Amino acid sequence: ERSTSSFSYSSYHTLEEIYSWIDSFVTEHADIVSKIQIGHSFENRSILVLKFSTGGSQRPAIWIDTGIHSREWITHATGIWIAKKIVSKYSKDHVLTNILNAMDIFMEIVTNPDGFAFTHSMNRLWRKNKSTRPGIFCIGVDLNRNWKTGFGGNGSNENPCSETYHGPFPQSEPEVAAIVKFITAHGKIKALISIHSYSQMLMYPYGHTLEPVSNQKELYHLAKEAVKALYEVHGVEYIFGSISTTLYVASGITVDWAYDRGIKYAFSFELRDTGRYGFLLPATQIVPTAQETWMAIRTIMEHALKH
Ligand SMILES: O=C(O)[C@H](Cc1ccccc1)CC(O)(O)C[N+](=O)[O-]
Ligand SMILES: [Zn+2]
Repeated sequence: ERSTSSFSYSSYHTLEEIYSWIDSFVTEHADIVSKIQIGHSFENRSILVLKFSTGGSQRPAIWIDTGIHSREWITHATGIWIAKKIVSKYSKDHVLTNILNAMDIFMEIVTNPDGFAFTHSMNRLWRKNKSTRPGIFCIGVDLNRNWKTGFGGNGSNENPCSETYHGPFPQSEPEVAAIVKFITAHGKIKALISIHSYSQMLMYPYGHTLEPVSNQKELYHLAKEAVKALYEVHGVEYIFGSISTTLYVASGITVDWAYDRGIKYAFSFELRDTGRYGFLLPATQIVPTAQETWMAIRTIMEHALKH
């Protein structure tokens, strides 16, 4: 449909509804948003990225991805709400206006389209992608274990039937390879934010080792500031720190690869809640979750703009 006015930002949606919304959204806000296809999934679905830009060419940029784990529906819904927030607040919110006058924002809302379709059709709690290989009798690779940095290390699994199966080799999965290709070709991504649920955490590299990153103090203080901005919206408390020390050791993850590519502001969110509903977070919490998450993301983007 041409207009997004009939789209409910406080409901969960199917893959088709989200892709249709993307087309309407880009049509409606063509002055600031465009759609880029960065590749195809294993089952041949388009992999789409929204580009928010107010001009210039090859500006430094921010990367945000949601839905890399398909069951984490609150993350796609939060991405959609934030996309709408960006177009409605540009030239009104001075921090956002400063960000968009100097940088572009890239947002990949359905990072695992095959898995997402499967959570609607067959298995609501599916996590991985849907790739298959000859002689392997379990489906899917964990797209948050398929990246090059630390690939195959502790906190990932070589068993194809495992929920944290890392795949046969780094970037073996088209959904990961497409992002690697895009970010590498762009070359000026200053911050990367990869959004998961649930646990209410804001984390930064490394996941594959307990070693601190070189700018650990800066990331700690930025995470603290972002979590404070989040808390001030609805009083929700997040914990923060490096992935390996705050949650667990995990190898071959998005943010470790981004950090080692020179993206010094690489973060992963674990959105609401802390386990009462888990992945089945009620739709009534979509807007409150998105509102508070936006304030944390805005804090991180502002820091990237200034440093
Ligand atoms: O194990 C994962 O990939 C995330 C935790 C995480 C998130 C970012 C980087 C490294 C690990 C947990 C989750 O969001 O997938 C929830 N879960 O375990 O299903
Ligand atoms: Zn996840």
